[in-house]
Amino acid sequence: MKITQAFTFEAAHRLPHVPAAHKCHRIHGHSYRIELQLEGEVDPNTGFVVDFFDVEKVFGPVIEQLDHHTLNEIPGLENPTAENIAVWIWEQIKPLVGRMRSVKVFETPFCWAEYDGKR
Ligand SMILES: Nc1nc2c(c(=O)[nH]1)N=C([C@H](O)[C@H](O)COP(=O)(O)OP(=O)(O)OP(=O)(O)O)CN2
Ligand SMILES: [Zn+2]
Repeated sequence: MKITQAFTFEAAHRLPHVPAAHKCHRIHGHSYRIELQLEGEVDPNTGFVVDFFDVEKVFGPVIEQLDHHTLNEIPGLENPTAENIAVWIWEQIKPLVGRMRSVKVFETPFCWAEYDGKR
């Protein structure tokens, strides 16, 4: 069984490795959406794969590090592409990794990166 929990945050960033003429070289903001997908057996007693509240307990402090921050200033996110944010989040949520299947990072409703632990 797979379950997915979504989170949102607002943040600024710039992409330092694109050409200076690329618009994303300049600082700008996104309303990011994160989707965490977990997989496992349904506990016959609780009816849960993982309690969404427990996911929130692990992921809440991670979102706090990102929300209303300039992502480039966060160690490990000096080049904050959607791809790199997805890997960074994966590495932050080690307590859930046994059940984690993928992290999706949406920069817009139409553009996202998905990481499943494999490059
Ligand atoms: N593979 C990737 N390509 C790009 C990334 C990325 O993370 N991975 N990021 C960007 C920029 O962050 C850019 O801000 C993305 O915004 P964009 O898709 O252009 O969204 P807009 O809302 O600005 O789109 P408009 O069409 O201009 O409204 C670029 N590429
Ligand atoms: Zn951007």
